[in-house]
Amino acid sequence: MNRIWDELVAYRRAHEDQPILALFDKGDRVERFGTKAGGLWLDWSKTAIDDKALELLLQLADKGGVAERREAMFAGAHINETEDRAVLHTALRNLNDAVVVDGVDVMPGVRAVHAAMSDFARKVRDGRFKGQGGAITDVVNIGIGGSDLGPKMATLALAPWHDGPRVHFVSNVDGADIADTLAPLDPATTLVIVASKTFTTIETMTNAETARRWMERAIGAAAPGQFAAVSTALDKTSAFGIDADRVFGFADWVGGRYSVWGPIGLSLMIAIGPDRFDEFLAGGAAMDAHFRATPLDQNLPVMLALVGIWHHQICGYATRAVLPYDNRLSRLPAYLQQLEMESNGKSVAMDGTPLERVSGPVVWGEPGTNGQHAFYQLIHQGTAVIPAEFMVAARGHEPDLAHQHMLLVANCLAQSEALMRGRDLEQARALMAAKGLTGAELDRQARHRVFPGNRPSTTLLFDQLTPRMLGQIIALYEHRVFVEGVILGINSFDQWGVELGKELALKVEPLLKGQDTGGHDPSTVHLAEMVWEMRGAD
Ligand SMILES: O=P(O)(O)OC[C@H]1O[C@H](O)[C@H](O)[C@@H](O)[C@@H]1O
Repeated sequence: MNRIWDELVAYRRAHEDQPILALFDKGDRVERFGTKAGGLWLDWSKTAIDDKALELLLQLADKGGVAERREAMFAGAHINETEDRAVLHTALRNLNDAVVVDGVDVMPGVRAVHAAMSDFARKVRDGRFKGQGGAITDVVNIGIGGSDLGPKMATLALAPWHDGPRVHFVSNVDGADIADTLAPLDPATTLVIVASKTFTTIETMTNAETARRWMERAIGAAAPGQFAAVSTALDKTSAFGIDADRVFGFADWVGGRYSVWGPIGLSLMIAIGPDRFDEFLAGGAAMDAHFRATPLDQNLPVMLALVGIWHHQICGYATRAVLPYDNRLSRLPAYLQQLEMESNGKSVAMDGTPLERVSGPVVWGEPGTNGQHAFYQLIHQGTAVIPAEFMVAARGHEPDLAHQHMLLVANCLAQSEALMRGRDLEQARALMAAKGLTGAELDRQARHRVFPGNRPSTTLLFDQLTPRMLGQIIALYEHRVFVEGVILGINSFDQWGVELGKELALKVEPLLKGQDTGGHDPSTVHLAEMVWEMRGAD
């Protein structure tokens, strides 16, 4: 492996000045440096990857054991070694095949929970399940991290199919979140879903208690009847007072950030209905089948991962912008931040030794075209190179507004072209001359209008954002993260780094009440004292 890494780095260094545009001189680049699967087309031709770089990247995937590890994951092996768990979110979206974990077929259990949540979702949607005030008008999902980002992102994305009750999401421990969410709602027609894999997360449990008090004030002892729970910790859900018939469980081999496909997706299922939810699952399953059976060089998640490795580990670009040209994918960057940064933001390899390469990049982004009028300036003319990941659907959902959709697509394609082409000094000078400038002023103004170009991007193009397509896209990104993790030798399925914040918050809380329990640095003690003073007597 080290030889391949070294060769890649040396090759990149030797070809750093090669313009991406020149790579198109070989006529068939567009076909060969693109990958398709299930109605998705990933164009990665606007990157500096050429034949030699591709050959070396594919060797990384091959020698890095991607194919073996992939099979181990699907087969239910304990590939999450630090938690000694299988990794089987894929089992939630392929309800037909048997999946054996530790000698037991887990699928009868998965199917039973899927049937129960579908049944419950139908009853909520058609009014057979009622609140004290009648049919449910509003659903509040209380969860955080993976128990929030997935269903929230997908509910927004699939708004054209949202024909169930209104769905709201509360995640932040900041009381403003739940206060603003509950304020306009009628507790007598609201269903609260407490979504937490562990059922111990402080934000979620605090908000759940707040919601329970809010509902009790309105409907008294009937309040628990309007709560449902989604968790792996069934003992804790019953201690909270939620009836077993409204508790939907899942196993520890579903990671939080991979959990939207199962009961954590209940709020989404209520919004769009079980049939559309099953189409979402079918999309994920189709991407699984592609990922599992397709040779590495034509494999969509593998190629997306290799482009990612090329940009971050080989070229050294620190961040990656995810730029969906789809307003309904506005929460996708946040969703991918958890998926990618919590999975591959690690410093040690699976065996505990320090990583030999940098781990995952910072992932960030906003939908286009909004970002164009904000941060694209830096992507075009800043000194840091930021690989951009564009995505866009050929068709929108508003037939009357097809002309707006065409404008959206045109902007997306234009941005990737402009990033690659840039504008050199001669062109900038010609522009200024056409405006009538001359001499030193022409020179000065022209320099500000130069775009370096040669900035890499990928474009993920698909027909339309349907439930099935969203399922394919999310599974594509999950497997991309997996492949990158395998090549880097990372365990992508634990998240020990999150634990520290949880522990420290508990230790700092007493400081805010004026009790110094010791062990804090002077800055933290001082800030806490100031909070204590500013709060006054309340
Ligand atoms: O679903 P929960 O157990 O409440 O966990 C919610 C989230 O919090 C944790 O801190 C983890 O970092 C996330 O991976 C998880 O999704």
